[in-house]
Amino acid sequence: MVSRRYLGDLGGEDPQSPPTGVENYLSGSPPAEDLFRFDNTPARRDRRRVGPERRREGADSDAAHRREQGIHMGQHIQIQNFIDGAMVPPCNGNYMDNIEPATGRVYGQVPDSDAHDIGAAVTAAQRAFPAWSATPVEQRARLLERVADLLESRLEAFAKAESRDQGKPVALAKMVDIPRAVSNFRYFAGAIRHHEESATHMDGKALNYTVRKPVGVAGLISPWNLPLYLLTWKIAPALATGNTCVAKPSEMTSMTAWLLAEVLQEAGIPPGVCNLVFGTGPKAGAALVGHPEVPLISFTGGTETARRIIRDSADGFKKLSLELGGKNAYIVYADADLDQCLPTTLRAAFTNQGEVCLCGSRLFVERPIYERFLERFTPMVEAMVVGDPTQPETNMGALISQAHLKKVRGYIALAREEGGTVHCGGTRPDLPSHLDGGYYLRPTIVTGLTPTCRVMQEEIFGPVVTITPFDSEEEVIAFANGTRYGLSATIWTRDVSRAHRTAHAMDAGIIWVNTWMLRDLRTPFGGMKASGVGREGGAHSIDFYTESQNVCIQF
Ligand SMILES: NC(=O)C1=CN([C@@H]2O[C@H](COP(=O)(O)OP(=O)(O)OC[C@H]3O[C@@H](n4cnc5c(N)ncnc54)[C@H](O)[C@@H]3O)[C@@H](O)[C@H]2O)C=CC1
Ligand SMILES: O=C(O)/C=C/C=C(\O)C(=O)O
Repeated sequence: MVSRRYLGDLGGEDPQSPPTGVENYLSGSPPAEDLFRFDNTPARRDRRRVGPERRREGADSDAAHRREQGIHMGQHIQIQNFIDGAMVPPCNGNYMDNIEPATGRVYGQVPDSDAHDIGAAVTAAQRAFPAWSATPVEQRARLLERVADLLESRLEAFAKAESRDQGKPVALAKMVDIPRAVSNFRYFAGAIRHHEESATHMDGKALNYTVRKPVGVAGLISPWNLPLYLLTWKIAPALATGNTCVAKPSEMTSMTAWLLAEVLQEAGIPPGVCNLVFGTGPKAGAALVGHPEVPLISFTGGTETARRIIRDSADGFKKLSLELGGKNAYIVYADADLDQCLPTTLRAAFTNQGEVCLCGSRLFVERPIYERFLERFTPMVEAMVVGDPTQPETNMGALISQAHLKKVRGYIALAREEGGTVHCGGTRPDLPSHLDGGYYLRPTIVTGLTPTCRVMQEEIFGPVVTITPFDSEEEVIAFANGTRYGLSATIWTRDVSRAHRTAHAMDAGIIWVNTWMLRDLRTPFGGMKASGVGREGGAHSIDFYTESQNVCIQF
């Protein structure tokens, strides 16, 4: 979804104008409260596709639609790898169960691929590289736009599949995950068309010009929290810049990646350009990281996994982009506009069951308004509807897995041991019997902890926030920066000078002031300290997915 406000500023309403990359569906427009009302308002996007194209697509994609229907009708789905333009079983013939978080039931199988499948995919990507990297930019951009169009035309099916696979509300997937995947392809199609490099003149003696070359076969490893959203955040720039790729989605959420394979085929992306290998991190993921013909790895996931990837890729001198965890400070000064702040805080804390690396997990509220903030925030949190992800009124669905639920509950128990109070939540909601096996937890607020305790230092990645009072700007800056993480921070104040001062003092890659998760795909995205290495987004992605080469010509 592209903000009309920004479209107006940057190029008007012309449906042919390039995408701006400004994303605001998590940011208060539609109004913040709407995200938790989830009224399934259809996406208000311009559609750039023409009639005959749509009809041909309809005829071509019957099989895909039957498959998508199967997912929603409860059929058992066996996912296959997508290598060299074809769906193929894993070489070893092994599959893992695919579990639906909402019910805890097995609803399909995912390949348990290994180094042989990765090897086959890398070979296919290498073979496809010369032709794809030589494909004119305009043609690559059009193909990516076609992927975006096809994806958008299947918004409903993809949203349902994402929800079933991940546990998030269908409404959220429909409003956020799938539209963002569409934007990822549209944005990088536009970005590569408009990218230019400058030349420098050396005082009449020489001219330097720089060219950017694709790196080769890109290895792309994505997590389970925003499956298609983050996978396509890597695939789109990798392909736009002329690389071919082998992607390894999280073994816990492979479904929409597999559906994307069909879209890539239909869009006409040539065989071998984008390969998808499904399997676990230690087996398929590690084989991709260690493959000598994969010079670049883009990874989003846990900080400990990233440490492993750094070690495993060291011998190959690979280009690495690592987008990792966060323990994000969310600062509310006493002069904050609470009417604006509170609904946004609800989203910042609990969107996607709190399973977003950018979620504000440590709330710091200035002491004069601390009690008032809690009084107003607590009933909003308690009113959240937790349960069946398919229901439109659901605000929070199921956590990703039994193991993750156990981990999150472990932190709630630890909070009590560390002297905290579970102010609200912390329990399973009462739900109908068909959801008995699902991984649910009520949104939880913990108070009374000291900022150095484990619960306030370690990433929980679930619907648990701490709220802590503070007495001065200096104190809250020290609290905010006092973790090993440095991904994002949010600041609420009406004092512009204080907003700038606090933002400048934050050791974090992304700062929001009086908003949260307002995303502009042109901006650098990534973390400091243990939250990551490198930046992606806009020119930063183009930089990462290419090697720059300078040519100096003496006159
Ligand atoms: N974006 C983020 O910040 C995310 C953070 N996390 C954090 O990490 C914790 C652990 O979650 P996990 O699912 O275990 O995340 P993870 O980091 O293990 O998984 C992310 C991706 O890395 C792959 N992977 C795992 N080990 C690998 C290896 N040795 N080599 C190559 N690829 C590998 C996985 O298969 C998956 O595709 C979470 O509880 C959460 O705290 C998890 C997912 C996303
Ligand atoms: O690029 C974005 O808008 C969001 C990225 C979120 C993550 O990387 C995450 O939650 O892991």
